[in-house]
Amino acid sequence: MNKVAIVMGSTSDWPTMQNAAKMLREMGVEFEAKVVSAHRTPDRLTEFAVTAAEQGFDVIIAGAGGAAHLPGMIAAHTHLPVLGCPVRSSQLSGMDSLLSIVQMPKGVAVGTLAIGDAGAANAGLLAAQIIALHDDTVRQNIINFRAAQTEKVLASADLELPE
Ligand SMILES: Nc1c(C(=O)O)ncn1[C@@H]1O[C@H](COP(=O)(O)O)[C@@H](O)[C@H]1O
Repeated sequence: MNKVAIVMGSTSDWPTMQNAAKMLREMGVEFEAKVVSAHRTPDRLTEFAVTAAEQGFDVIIAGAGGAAHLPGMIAAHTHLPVLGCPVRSSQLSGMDSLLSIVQMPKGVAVGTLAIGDAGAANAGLLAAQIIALHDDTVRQNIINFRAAQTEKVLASADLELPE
């Protein structure tokens, strides 16, 4: 069974990162979620990232806020694809998180998603799309999800201006 790791710098990131977990569950992808911090638990980060492939993970979703070094440091230790989620910060609304994650040096890649809940949900979707390359059930779940989403938009009523 293919599985995805969701790691985040703090439990305070979980309300955002839950959106990735919910999307993976909807797509039928197994996942594990845990707190790993480059700053506060550097040894745990190294151990997790170095052993992630042998633990059976195929994709890593890493979310952090502020000085968000977590996704890049994980990518430095593994060949697995890393999807970075900038969590909205209290001081700079997540611009700091975004810029910390997105501007990786050439040769070490992090796929950066949008700030906040929608970005985290899309990280889950993108991870599922990677898994779907080799998993027919997940592929069909994604196709069904996208078709239902399109149907819902097409079925929405015309917009009226209130009196
Ligand atoms: N950016 C990082 C890292 C890291 O990059 O390793 N570790 C924790 N943090 C971030 O600090 C913020 C505040 O954390 P607290 O709420 O625990 O004070 C969180 O958004 C977390 O991701």
